[in-house]
Amino acid sequence: MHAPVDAPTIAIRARNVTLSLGTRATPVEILKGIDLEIGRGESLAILGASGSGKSSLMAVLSGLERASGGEVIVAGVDFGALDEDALARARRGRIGIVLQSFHLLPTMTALENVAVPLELADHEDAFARAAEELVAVGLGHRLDHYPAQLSGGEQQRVAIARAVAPRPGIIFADEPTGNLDAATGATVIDMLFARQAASGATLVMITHDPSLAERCDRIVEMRDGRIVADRRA
Ligand SMILES: Nc1ncnc2c1ncn2[C@@H]1O[C@H](COP(=O)(O)OP(=O)(O)OP(=O)(O)O)[C@@H](O)[C@H]1O
Repeated sequence: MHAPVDAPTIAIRARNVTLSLGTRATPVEILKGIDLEIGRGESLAILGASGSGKSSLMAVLSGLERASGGEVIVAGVDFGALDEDALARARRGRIGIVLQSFHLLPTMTALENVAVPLELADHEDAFARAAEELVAVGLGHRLDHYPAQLSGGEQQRVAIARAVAPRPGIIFADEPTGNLDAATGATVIDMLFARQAASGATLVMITHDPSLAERCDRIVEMRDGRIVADRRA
């Protein structure tokens, strides 16, 4: 076990984080020294042009990708100090992720998509909790539908229920409305903010949409692998 090394008010701390991908002969510097502190319960939007490094930053902060340099501390745990197994354990239950393209399992119903990961994480009341989460995103009448029988907005609401169900302290969302029309996207985002507010989780959301970013507490803007602006919304 690693003792918490941060004040309990900080959810994520990144210090001089770099990410270098590509080959050894031709490395590509993707993140070029990111310093960022995100408070517990805060909602943060990451804005920036395509290729500026938003998804890469999210991958590093969520432990999907290892930083090449610097320090990433999430919920008091130093990700750089963990081996693969310990990192996977540290992420489980602490971090929920919502992606642009839903990523539901097609052979499972909405209920199973939310409940099965809970069961795998040994939650006793997995199906009851999954049903509650689906009701909370307005899908109580769609529990037994398969993803192909759901609209895009409904699928994303299932994905939100799945991300939130383990009660993670941090929710990452990468362009959560990117595949939805404006009206559907607005409903989905309302659900996401409502679930965040109900759980007190920290929300980190990548978006191209400035009006969506304004709904977060804080906006950081990336350009060419760096944070070039950081302000309250
Ligand atoms: N595995 C990789 N090897 C080399 N370069 C990569 C790799 N993955 C991403 N990149 C490059 O890193 C840069 C940042 O990519 P990233 O996906 O983080 O940007 P983004 O801001 O999220 O873009 P978008 O808004 O288009 O999703 C891009 O120039 C991309 O081409």
